[in-house]
Amino acid sequence: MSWTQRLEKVAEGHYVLPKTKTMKVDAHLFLSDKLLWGEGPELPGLEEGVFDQVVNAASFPGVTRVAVTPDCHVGYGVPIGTVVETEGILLPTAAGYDIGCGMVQLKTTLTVEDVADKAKRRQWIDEVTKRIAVGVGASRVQKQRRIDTRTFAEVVRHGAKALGRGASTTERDFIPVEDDRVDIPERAYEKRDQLGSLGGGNHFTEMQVDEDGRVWVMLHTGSRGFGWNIAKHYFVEGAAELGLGKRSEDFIWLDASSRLGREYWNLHNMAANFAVANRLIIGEAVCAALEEVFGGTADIYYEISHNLIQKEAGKFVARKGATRAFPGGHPALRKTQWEKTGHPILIPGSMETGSAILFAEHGAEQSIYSVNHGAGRRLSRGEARRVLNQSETDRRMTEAGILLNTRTTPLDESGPCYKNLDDVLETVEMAGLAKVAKRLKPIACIKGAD
Ligand SMILES: Nc1nc2c(ncn2[C@@H]2O[C@H](COP(=O)(O)OP(=O)(O)OP(=O)(O)O)[C@@H](O)[C@H]2O)c(=O)[nH]1
Ligand SMILES: [Mn+2]
Ligand SMILES: [Mn+2]
Repeated sequence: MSWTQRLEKVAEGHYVLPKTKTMKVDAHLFLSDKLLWGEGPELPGLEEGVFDQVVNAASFPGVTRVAVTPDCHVGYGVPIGTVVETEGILLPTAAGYDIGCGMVQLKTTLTVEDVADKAKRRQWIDEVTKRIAVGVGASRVQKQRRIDTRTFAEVVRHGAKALGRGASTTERDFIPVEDDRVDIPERAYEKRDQLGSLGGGNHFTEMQVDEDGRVWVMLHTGSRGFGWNIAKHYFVEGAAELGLGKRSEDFIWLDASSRLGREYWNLHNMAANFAVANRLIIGEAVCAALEEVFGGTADIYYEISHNLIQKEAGKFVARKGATRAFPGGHPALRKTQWEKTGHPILIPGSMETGSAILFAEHGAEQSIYSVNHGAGRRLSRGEARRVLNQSETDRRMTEAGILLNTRTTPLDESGPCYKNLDDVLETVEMAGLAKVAKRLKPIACIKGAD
């Protein structure tokens, strides 16, 4: 029997894959019929490979719940868009390589009229790229902020608050590193200069406008080579401990109370602190550029990661390409400004089609308080370069008034590479997980693509 035949629809937007012999629990998949079965050539339906990986996610020791969000697609080990709750077990594969990757949303004082001049938007792009490094291997240009080794150690061990801000700007200025004496693997430490750099791929800094004409800036980046090398170290060490061979990332689990487990947990949290600090430093550069070019300022509206393991209600919750979604009244939000409304959920769509801000509903409990982290990739990078037309794509971007830092539009990051955000958000609303509060249109995007 194929996977799709085993699926049971329990509600609109909610399917269950019942547990098999190897699975510890049923898996809950939040998908509309359209996303699951597909609709025409534009939307091919869920790849078969996702199901094998969902089974893998549910088969690790210590798993107590598994949820899959509507932007899911094949990753390694577990699908991107998976949430795994465990008891006493850490799953490096469910945090992935870019530990702490995530979003910052900056709310500016500017309106769409203030940024209407294309030449000025172009100048803003130049001012940002002068201040931060962009691209895969790039390290920070030490113009914006010099970070000495002592500050670096403080930041990763004791949180982004060590950057010297007054009041807390994010709920995670500090991600607890329980044992800060644990050694940082050499290869990770060598990448410390990447703090304050955007990175490659689909990491970006994007100027956006909402329905009311307010200007926002959305950033997406993670822990760069620092986090990557920490993840890699534990994939190798964990594989050796479990006696696994090549391609073993997919199957690694660590007992949280073992030596390796404790080390990984602390270093994972250091990588998460790096990622938060990285976003805050880039945020500063964005603000300085806004001030210089437009005479406006911005504040951090919200910061949230989508590749992270966090302790929630005594369990470990690993989100791999999934965003935490606590609704109003959730105990974790007590005494914060989001206590009544729930915290904002930042969902990038694409540099062409737009993004969204959501707030969770009480139904999010069913998805382990999580929703998707984007629209989700639809075309692989290679396929995108093969099937999409460069001049046609460039023409669409120019017509839409979206400026880029690159000479031509990176085809593998253009709108058609991603699923339609509307389809994904419709599923989230249909399943009662969250509601869309704002839609954002891009007007300038600095992309890490090399
Ligand atoms: N607004 C905006 N959104 C983007 C851009 N590039 C990508 N996105 C969205 O950001 C989401 C999250 O990106 P990642 O965290 O890198 O996703 P990922 O699933 O790990 O990586 P891929 O497999 O390459 O999609 C994607 O699913 C897209 O919907 C961009 O330039 N602007
Ligand atoms: Mn990333
Ligand atoms: Mn990401």
